[in-house]
Amino acid sequence: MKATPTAIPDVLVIEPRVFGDARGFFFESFNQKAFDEAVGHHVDFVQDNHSRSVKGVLRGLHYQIQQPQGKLVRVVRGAVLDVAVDIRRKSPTFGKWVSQELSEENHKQLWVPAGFAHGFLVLSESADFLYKTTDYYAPANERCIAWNDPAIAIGWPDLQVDFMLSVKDQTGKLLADAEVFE
Ligand SMILES: Cc1cn([C@H]2C[C@H](O)[C@@H](COP(=O)(O)OP(=O)(O)O[C@H]3O[C@H](C)C(=O)[C@H](O)[C@H]3O)O2)c(=O)[nH]c1=O
Repeated sequence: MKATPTAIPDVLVIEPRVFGDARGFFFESFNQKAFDEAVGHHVDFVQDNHSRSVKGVLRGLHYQIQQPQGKLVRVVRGAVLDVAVDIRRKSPTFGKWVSQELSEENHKQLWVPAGFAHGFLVLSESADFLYKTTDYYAPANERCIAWNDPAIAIGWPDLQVDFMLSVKDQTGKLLADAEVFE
């Protein structure tokens, strides 16, 4: 497994070692020891999630202000552009974003620690998105930042289709008005 820091160093791109043969492939999608070594400390995950979305679906930008969740995300069918936004007020990269294409082809994963807003846009006709979280779902603590906040200016690609967002995601707050991590 290879871990590569992104432009926001706490956000890591994780690339598993893939063993291919005439039957297909095998790779360890998660190894606690290797992951802890990559992150530099032990990380416990308590929940696995799986969502399926059609092309043009944008889910995000989400975080839990209490019980913040670290997320280890990957795509097993299709492709998404995954985005993490640093919303730790004291961070030198506060308000900055990083993105990574995750796909069934590249097997890449993104480690998004607590302290970030997270979202993704589906690039393929459909995408199955799987992720582990370090704390449990707590809807009362869920917050949403506007995917199109000009102050963040995420470079979402033009898919030539309208983006499809939940009502919640259509009404995300601007970062300037949002609760962030102190
Ligand atoms: C997140 C979550 C949702 N749900 C239920 C609540 C709703 O009835 C239904 C759909 O929830 P929602 O529309 O919030 O799902 P997403 O838009 O995929 O939310 C996720 O989107 C972005 C990508 C994130 O980073 C978060 O993990 C999460 O907020 O699943 C649960 O029962 N448990 C959960 O952990």
